[in-house]
Amino acid sequence: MTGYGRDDDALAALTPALREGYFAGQTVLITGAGSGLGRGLAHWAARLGANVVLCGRKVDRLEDTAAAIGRYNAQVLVHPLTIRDPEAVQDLFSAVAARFGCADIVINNAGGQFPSAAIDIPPKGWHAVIDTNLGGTWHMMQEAARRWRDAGRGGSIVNVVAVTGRGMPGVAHTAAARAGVIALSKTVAIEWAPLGIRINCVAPGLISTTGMNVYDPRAVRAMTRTNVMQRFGQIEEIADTVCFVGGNASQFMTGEVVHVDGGNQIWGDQWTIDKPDYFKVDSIDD
Ligand SMILES: CCC/C=C/C(=O)SCCNC(=O)CCNC(=O)[C@H](O)C(C)(C)COP(=O)([O-])OP(=O)([O-])OC[C@H]1O[C@@H](n2cnc3c(N)ncnc32)[C@H](O)[C@@H]1OP(=O)([O-])[O-]
Ligand SMILES: NC(=O)C1=CN([C@@H]2O[C@H](COP(=O)(O)OP(=O)(O)OC[C@H]3O[C@@H](n4cnc5c(N)ncnc54)[C@H](OP(=O)(O)O)[C@@H]3O)[C@@H](O)[C@H]2O)C=CC1
Repeated sequence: MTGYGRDDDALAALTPALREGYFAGQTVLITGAGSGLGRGLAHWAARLGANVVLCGRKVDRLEDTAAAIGRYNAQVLVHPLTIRDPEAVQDLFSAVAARFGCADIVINNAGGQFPSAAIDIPPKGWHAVIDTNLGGTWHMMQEAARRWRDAGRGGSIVNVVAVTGRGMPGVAHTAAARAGVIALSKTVAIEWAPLGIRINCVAPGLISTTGMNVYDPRAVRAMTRTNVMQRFGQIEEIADTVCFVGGNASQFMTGEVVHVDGGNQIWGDQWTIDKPDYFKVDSIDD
């Protein structure tokens, strides 16, 4: 554990921007809920009145999140799975149906990558990142939509992606996967509109979470200088946006990508590995 991110007491001391009871009577499913943004989202959903479904691979971390949000008296279901397994995803939605009925809001937050020059990414690593971020998110989206269709009702999906518009040097696999999720979300926002299903994406810039531990500390320090606000974003800044976009406050919004990135999509480069000399301004000859 480093200084990145917020612990449960720090999250509990903050106040969501949305009104109390915003999610009352609704079930919010969050993947990657054992850590980082997902854990922050679990706090936010519980505080806003939702029944909360916590998913991820490591059950101990999910149980820990469940214990932490116990302070808000929410109804909580812990369900470990890998989103890469479509049958496990079907079982998840069956477990949710048995406990709460249909989920109302599905937040696809689980994901990740490792920093590597694109030219060096091994095939297994490429597949791991694509299968998790694109394939896993798709399994979740499709199963949610099928359940809503079969129940004759709509729902809302929020996909947590990344700022892909100007490329992501050092994480080409995730850039490809997240751009895929964005294109997929826009496509099914059209196809599934008749079913009453909304799909939106939230693209975080660099956010202080324990997920930052996979990056070289020098690269992480440099990351704080890659947006016009010259700082990391914080978990609560993403949680407020995801809850806004997932819930009824945004009911006329679909197929949207909301960037919460301190302006990184318009300014600042975002190397997750050492920036080659070629790109360093001070390497330009007079
Ligand atoms: C970018 C800026 C914005 C975003 C910030 C964030 O998202 S922050 C927060 C985001 N949070 C995170 O990013 C969470 C941390 N990331 C992860 O957990 C993984 O990157 C993951 C997403 C691939 C996990 O999928 P998994 O459990 O299925 O994977 P696995 O462990 O079984 O590995 C499969 C294969 O991948 C390869 N490979 C893996 N690591 C490295 C490496 N360091 N080096 C080189 N290669 C690596 C290797 O080929 C390995 O196979 P091997 O050689 O072992 O047989
Ligand atoms: N922090 C940042 O700056 C940014 C983050 N993001 C994205 O936001 C999301 C959350 O990131 P953050 O909280 O920072 O990082 P974390 O690493 O803390 O969170 C990733 C979560 O995904 C879960 N997960 C990974 N693989 C799977 C899988 N196959 N099935 C189910 N769950 C899985 C992990 O849990 P477990 O290991 O238990 O399965 C973990 O809880 C990620 O998708 C990340 O890439 C995007 C842009 C910037």
